[in-house]
This record gives sequence, C-alpha cells and structure tokens, in this order.
Amino acid sequence: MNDTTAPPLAMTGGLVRRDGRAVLAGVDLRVEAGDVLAVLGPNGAGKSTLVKALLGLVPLAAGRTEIFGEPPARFRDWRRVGYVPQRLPMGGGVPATVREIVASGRVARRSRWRPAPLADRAADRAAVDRALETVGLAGRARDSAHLLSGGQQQRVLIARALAGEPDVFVMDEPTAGVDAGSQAALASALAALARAGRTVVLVAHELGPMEPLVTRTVELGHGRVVRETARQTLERPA
Ligand SMILES: Nc1ncnc2c1ncn2[C@@H]1O[C@H](COP(=O)(O)OP(=O)(O)OP(=O)(O)O)[C@@H](O)[C@H]1O
Repeated sequence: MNDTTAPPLAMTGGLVRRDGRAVLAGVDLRVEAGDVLAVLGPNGAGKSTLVKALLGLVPLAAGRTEIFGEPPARFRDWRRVGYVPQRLPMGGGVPATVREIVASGRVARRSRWRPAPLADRAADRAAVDRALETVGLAGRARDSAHLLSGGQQQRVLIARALAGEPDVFVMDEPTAGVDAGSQAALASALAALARAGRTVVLVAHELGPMEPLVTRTVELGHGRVVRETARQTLERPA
C-alpha cells in the first residue's frame, strides 16, 4: 500500500550518469502535495533528466527516489501520476484522433481483468470531454492528431494526462516553441490544477503566463541545484 502521508515525489542524493558523465549530481528534492514547482535552468542543465529520474524513467547511479513513499520499481499506483513528455511520439504509425489519444489517459484507471461497466464508461467520456475543454481542443476531438500544430499536439498530451485525473502532474517543457494560443491554454490548464490543489512539476525555460501560478522554483545548472525559492502560498482564485 502507498503511504498516504508520503510526499508525491522525493529524491535524496540523486546521481545520474550518461556516457560515464554525471548529468545530475547530489540532487535533494522533496515535492509536497499541492506544490506547483517549476524546474528552471539553461539547455542541458539536467531538467528533463531530473523529472525522468524522479519517475524512475531514468535509473539513478546513486541516491534514491520515491513516488508516494515507494521506490519507482515497487510503485504500482500509476494512475496517480500524469507525465507529459516533451514531445508527442507520433511518427509513422496509425493516425489516432485527438479524442482517442486523450481517452488513452484513462487506461491506467481500468481494471485489467474485466470490461469497464457502463457507469465507468460515462465517467471516462465526461473526463475526456472536460480535459479537451480545459486545453481548448473540444472542437478538434475528431481530427487526426498528426495534423495539429506542435503547440496543439502538446495540448493533446496535457489533456491525456488531465483525463487520467492523477494527483501529480509532471510536465516537461510544455510551452517550448508553442504558439501564444497554446501557451494561454496551458496556463489555464495549470490554473485549473492549482485551484484543485493538485501537485505539479513543470520543466520550463521561461514561465511566461504560468508564472503567477508557480509556488516554488528549483534552478539547475550543470546537473546540480544552484538556486531554490521558498514555497509560497498562492491566493487561489475561487
Ligand atoms: N540519452 C542520453 N544519452 C547521453 N546523454 C544524454 C542523454 N540524455 C541527456 N543527456 C545529456 O544529459 C545532460 C542533461 O540533459 P537534459 O535533457 O536533462 O537537460 P535539460 O536541462 O532538460 O535540457 P533542455 O532544456 O535542452 O531540454 C545534457 O548534457 C545531455 O546532453
């Protein structure tokens, strides 16, 4: 069972090596429930590596990391975690509609052993509709996702994570190179999460319209934490 008092994410003495080189070293980070934490730093500072290592997607060479109190290898409750990668891996493959991709965010909530009861299917549909609405893509639900702009595809990924209704969202550079409309849609998605008291870890070069929503920042340089701001309580709009 997961420890209900454990922080959503915690790393102690995190070390990651790539090609024999330490790209993350001596990182201590505790993400508390309700934090909206921005991970900042220049290109190559180790931001993506840090969030992947926090989720166990990249192995630690030393130190430890825990998700709701469990090491990633033992953690089972993945529906509590939403991860938005930097890019949508949409190459060749069968073109999926925006709705299909967003609906895939519900899969981790399903029982593996039996078909979803009718009530669950209605809840799935409602969650997918809400997620599409939040990122401003309700009108594109039937479109093939590979026809969308990069910023809109990023919104699809965010909607997929929102649809899963996880407790903690980890987003890797959701605003990198996206148009102003998509930036605004992301800021409104983030505002909705912050209002709901969800935990968010956000990798960013620049915060732009998301800045007022951030409660804490950690800045990386050459794989180490070089600056941190203290946690502040946001005045959450009703
Ligand atoms: N798969 C990999 N193999 C080898 N080196 C890697 C790999 N992934 C990342 N690195 C190296 O690790 C360092 C940190 O990369 P990382 O992507 O975490 O930085 P970042 O701060 O997220 O950068 P960006 O803002 O450009 O995404 C860089 O020097 C990068 O070249």
